[in-house]
Amino acid sequence: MNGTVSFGERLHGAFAAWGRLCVGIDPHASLLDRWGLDDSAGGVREFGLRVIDAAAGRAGIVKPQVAFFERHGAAGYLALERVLAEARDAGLIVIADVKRGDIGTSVDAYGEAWLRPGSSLESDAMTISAFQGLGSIESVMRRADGAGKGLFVLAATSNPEAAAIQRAVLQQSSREGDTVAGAICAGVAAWNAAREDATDRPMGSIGVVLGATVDLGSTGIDTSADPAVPTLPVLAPGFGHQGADVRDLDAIYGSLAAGVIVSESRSLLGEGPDGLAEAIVRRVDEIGAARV
Ligand SMILES: O=C(O)c1cc(=O)[nH]c(=O)n1[C@@H]1O[C@H](COP(=O)(O)O)[C@@H](O)[C@H]1O
Repeated sequence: MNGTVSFGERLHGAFAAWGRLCVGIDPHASLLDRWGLDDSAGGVREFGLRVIDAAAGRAGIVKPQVAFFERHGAAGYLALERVLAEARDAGLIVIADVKRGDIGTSVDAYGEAWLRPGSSLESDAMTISAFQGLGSIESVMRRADGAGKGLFVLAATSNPEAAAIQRAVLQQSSREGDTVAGAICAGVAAWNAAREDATDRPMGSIGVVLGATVDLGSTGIDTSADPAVPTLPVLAPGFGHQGADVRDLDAIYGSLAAGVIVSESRSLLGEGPDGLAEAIVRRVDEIGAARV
């Protein structure tokens, strides 16, 4: 690691300091309207900056949903660059929700865009798709480890349409018989475990996305198995607006609970600019109280 603090260590520190809430930055058109902002590049920038103001010092992690900025083309990207930089300057861990995936050489260029120190889009971690094979994202996993960055690999996503593909069973693989979701989780945990000093690390730097709305057992993910070493980070959308309740966190994630990041967007953002800070504090407390 050349002395670089790993993403997993930083995430672990953020959990200890701020709890495990991740505040989504999702400037939906309806929310912009409600916040009194234009649906324009200027509007999404202002929205993002206000969320950062409310989150800084109250939560440790934010997740800008890049799609809502991308709607405004190049100007939207400029707005996003400012939001990413301000969030990182405020000491927040920034997960760019980009969900990129492709053949290895192309996906590595995505990694360069979002994870290279000094890039105008530099973030602390990004969401990524391995549905072209875990091998297709290997160079980005290596890039993330080398730069103190993180990844969240889609495994069992919160949307109901995903179930058929993500529960499909692998053939012609060393993980033959595993589901797609199960193989991704196992592959990512194995990657973290194979890093140098892995057993001394509190948390891995490569994580998975497991929606809180999903019955994980039916996806082939064993939530009663011994916890991975190091702890597997789990980005967990689906709480709040999509229906899952943070009080059920341990019941949903079982032995994976230690790595869970509770990610909520509309349920918090819907409180409006004046109520957001208070809503964040309340949710951080609720999550803390829910954990055993
Ligand atoms: O990667 C994600 O964050 C993600 C994965 C997933 O399985 N489901 C999911 O909803 N998300 C994202 O999480 C956010 C959920 O927003 P709310 O439903 O408003 O809390 C959106 O930005 C989604 O794009």
